[in-house]
Amino acid sequence: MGKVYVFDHPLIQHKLTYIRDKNTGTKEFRELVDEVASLMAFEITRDLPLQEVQIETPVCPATAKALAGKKLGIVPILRAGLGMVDGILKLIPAAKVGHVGLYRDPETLKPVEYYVKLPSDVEERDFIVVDPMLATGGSAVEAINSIKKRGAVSIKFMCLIAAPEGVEEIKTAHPDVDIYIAALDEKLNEKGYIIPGLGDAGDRMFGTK
Ligand SMILES: O=P(O)(O)OC[C@H]1O[C@H](OP(=O)(O)OP(=O)(O)O)[C@H](O)[C@@H]1O
Ligand SMILES: O=c1cc[nH]c(=O)[nH]1
Ligand SMILES: [Mg+2]
Repeated sequence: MGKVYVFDHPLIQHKLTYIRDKNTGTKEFRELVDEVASLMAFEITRDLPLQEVQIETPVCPATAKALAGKKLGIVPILRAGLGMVDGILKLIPAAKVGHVGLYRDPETLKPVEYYVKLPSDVEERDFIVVDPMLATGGSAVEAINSIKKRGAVSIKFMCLIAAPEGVEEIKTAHPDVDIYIAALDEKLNEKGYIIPGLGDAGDRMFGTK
């Protein structure tokens, strides 16, 4: 069964409070999402393998540690997931970036796929699928289906805010996928919005409301 990690780091929680606040404008919202994505990437990459390398410091030869060159892929779910990509790339610049375009139909709340583009060596990469919001879980489950169908075998899912319903949906559909969350909220409302949540992440990020 996939594990669920909820990050309780004070910096993440502090920044998330300002992301949630309805008085936070588009520019600041984007900057804060970028910063939280970096902080989460720091935690999520904790298990990256290291190897020993030989270097010379100004004082003497030394054996030191370097990343063992694992192939990583970041897959934002468009649109809102895009806001998390740069923050992750700041820490792992060699990662490749795929895209899955999905929107949630406002009536049925079911995901509608409109775009998929992944790195060519899908089978060899460890993927992190990113989206600020995990609500009903329909979009995340569909995005993971989509990249598995194209050959991905190692997948993590990372979001800022999750509803318990969405977490259960991923655990049921994709028990092999670990889930990384900045905050686990209370519930969904009748329109499928996370309570207390932050509203519509895509609209707040791109100023489309
Ligand atoms: O868990 P779910 O119930 O599927 O809802 C979550 C999805 O809804 C939002 O996207 P939205 O459909 O608003 O698209 P956007 O990013 O283009 O705004 C959000 O960014 C997730 O992708
Ligand atoms: O609360 C929610 C639920 C789905 N999508 C969002 O952007 N926000
Ligand atoms: Mg949206």
